[in-house]
Amino acid sequence: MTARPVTPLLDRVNVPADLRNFSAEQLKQLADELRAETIHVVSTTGGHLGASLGVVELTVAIHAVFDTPHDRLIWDVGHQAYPHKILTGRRDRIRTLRQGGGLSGFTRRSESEYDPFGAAHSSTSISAGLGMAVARDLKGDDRHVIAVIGDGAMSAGMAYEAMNNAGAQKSRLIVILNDNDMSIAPPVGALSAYLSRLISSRPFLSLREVMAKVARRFPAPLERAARRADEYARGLLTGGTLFEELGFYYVGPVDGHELDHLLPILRNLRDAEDARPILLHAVTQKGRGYAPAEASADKYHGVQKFNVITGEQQKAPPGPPAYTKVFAKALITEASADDRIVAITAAMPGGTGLDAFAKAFPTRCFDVGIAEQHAVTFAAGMATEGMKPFVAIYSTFLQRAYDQVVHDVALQSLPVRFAMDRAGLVGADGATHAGAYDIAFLGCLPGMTLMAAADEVELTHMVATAAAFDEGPIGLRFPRGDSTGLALPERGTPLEIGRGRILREGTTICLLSYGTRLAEALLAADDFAARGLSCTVADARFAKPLDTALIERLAREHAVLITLEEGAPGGFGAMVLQHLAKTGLLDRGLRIRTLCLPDRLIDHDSPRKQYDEAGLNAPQIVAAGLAALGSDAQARPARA
Ligand SMILES: Cc1ncc(C[n+]2csc(CCOP(=O)(O)OP(=O)(O)O)c2C)c(N)n1
Ligand SMILES: CC(=O)[C@@H](O)[C@H](O)COP(=O)(O)O
Ligand SMILES: [Mg+2]
Repeated sequence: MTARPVTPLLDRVNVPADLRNFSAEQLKQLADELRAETIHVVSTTGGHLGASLGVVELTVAIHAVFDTPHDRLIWDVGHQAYPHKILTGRRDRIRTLRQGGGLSGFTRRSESEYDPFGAAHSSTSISAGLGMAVARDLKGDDRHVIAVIGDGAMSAGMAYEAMNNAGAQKSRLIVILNDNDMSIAPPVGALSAYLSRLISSRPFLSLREVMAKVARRFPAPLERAARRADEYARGLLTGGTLFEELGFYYVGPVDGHELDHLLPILRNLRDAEDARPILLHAVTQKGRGYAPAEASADKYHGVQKFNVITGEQQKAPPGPPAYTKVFAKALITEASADDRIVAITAAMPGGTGLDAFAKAFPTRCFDVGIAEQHAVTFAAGMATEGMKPFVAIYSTFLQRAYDQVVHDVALQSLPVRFAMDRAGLVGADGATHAGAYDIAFLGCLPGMTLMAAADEVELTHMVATAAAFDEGPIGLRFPRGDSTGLALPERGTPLEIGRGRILREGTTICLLSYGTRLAEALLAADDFAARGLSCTVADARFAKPLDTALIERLAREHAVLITLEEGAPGGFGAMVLQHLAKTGLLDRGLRIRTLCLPDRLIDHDSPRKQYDEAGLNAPQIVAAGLAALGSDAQARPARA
């Protein structure tokens, strides 16, 4: 591990008030120290490095100029907030970032008064900021509200809904567009091209120009009307920026790493009395100041622990492929056999494995930007024309497109395939990224077919099943992380819809698993066997339609039935319970336990520990089984 950087100025800053009397030169040095500290921290914890390095100067400038936490500072996504955390009373815990019991990798209201709005899903900052600004106006407060949003996050519909409202609301709000020309992957779409054109057509404003522009913007009241007419005329003649057309006052582009510019500009914007939203367009570089991250912004978006000198990231020992890779390979195999298969990602080509699909089928892969709602309805449109769209999406991000799933897909019974990655608990990203709810929120939709892969072979079969299935929407879910090391078939075989399978036949306890808890169920079954308790292990494969014949048989033939799933209450277990209640099978003394995620948030930690906390690892499954059997279990200890 490299030595901690020397940080004499940073050592004097516990909270932002401590830096507000620093000179401009000192603030520059502070930024350098903050950058070095951020690099060192993330080299020991892993996390979102590139975005944080890109906002070091912005972070220093904002805290120097504004009176945080009285003034509200909102970071969109919050993955770039590590320097902000270091400056806002959390430096002593910063090396616990993203680890069990440690700081969150995102902004979080419960963590600090300097985080007025929690985030992790993108493009919420302008809406939240506008809400705070309007509340301020209603209450007659005097605070400033500043929202910092990236160019990637700016591609989402929510950002436009917010600007549309803000432009009409006439509430004082400062939006800083942190434009580093990167999302996780290179940004896509017309907006990204527009921002590039905007930057190249307007070289950075010099400080003099910025100050003149800002001064022009906020003239004495009597001059205002004339000035507005003048601006309006200029806009008509030269074409205003998109942001001006939406009612924002646009300032920029400015160099987002130049404190000599940022400080006076922010002071002027702070002191402006005009009640209209302002957009400051700051051009930054992702990974700024750390050569390996500058050279490879996508690979340094999120990193493992790394060697600061070489930039080399810690590699996991060679092992089985990640589920994501297995999914991508299976989809490519299916797509080779059927040219109606297309794939869609909302700005996550690497995370969903669609980067590999795009290489194989460049014209059949669509990265729509951070636009989950559009991704789903876009897929629905394709399905109406006989294409076979796979929306490859993290379970957590599908939440944003729920009405599109309901209204545009399910109600029209369109065969859109939802490949939900990161199902279940995801580790260091914590509760905001947990794929906890999809079983419940999709399970209640009429006509939906739902599968969960128990391992990578099953995943391959489920991709084939979804490719072959044309009767309506179908979803398959699989977790983050490495698969189990099974040999994969060349190509998956479509499964019979709504049919589960039995892996072990027993007589007393039945473990009915949906998804990758199956491995823990098998371990638990070994434990039961060692206690002389005969245990059946079944893989439901489908939550919808349920394999009712199998479930009814298991209910009849066992004293205890335990369902297992990596999802929130209201999911698979609830569906099984409901079916058994309906058929009267609960009236016969069956002891049923539905083990699922608890009805509370599980914080960031290793997935193993998270599942321990959730009570979903083998020892807890055994404990649940023994407790259900009660005296019938005769408290038999496991044989060593
Ligand atoms: C709704 C939603 N979709 C996808 C993501 C995954 N994601 C996190 S950061 C990011 C890129 C954001 O790009 P930008 O806003 O430009 O910030 P940068 O990382 O470049 O600083 C994406 C796609 C997310 N957090 N939220
Ligand atoms: C901030 C964000 O939403 C993504 O960067 C996310 O952290 C990626 O998660 P994975 O590491 O599981 O791809
Ligand atoms: Mg960006």
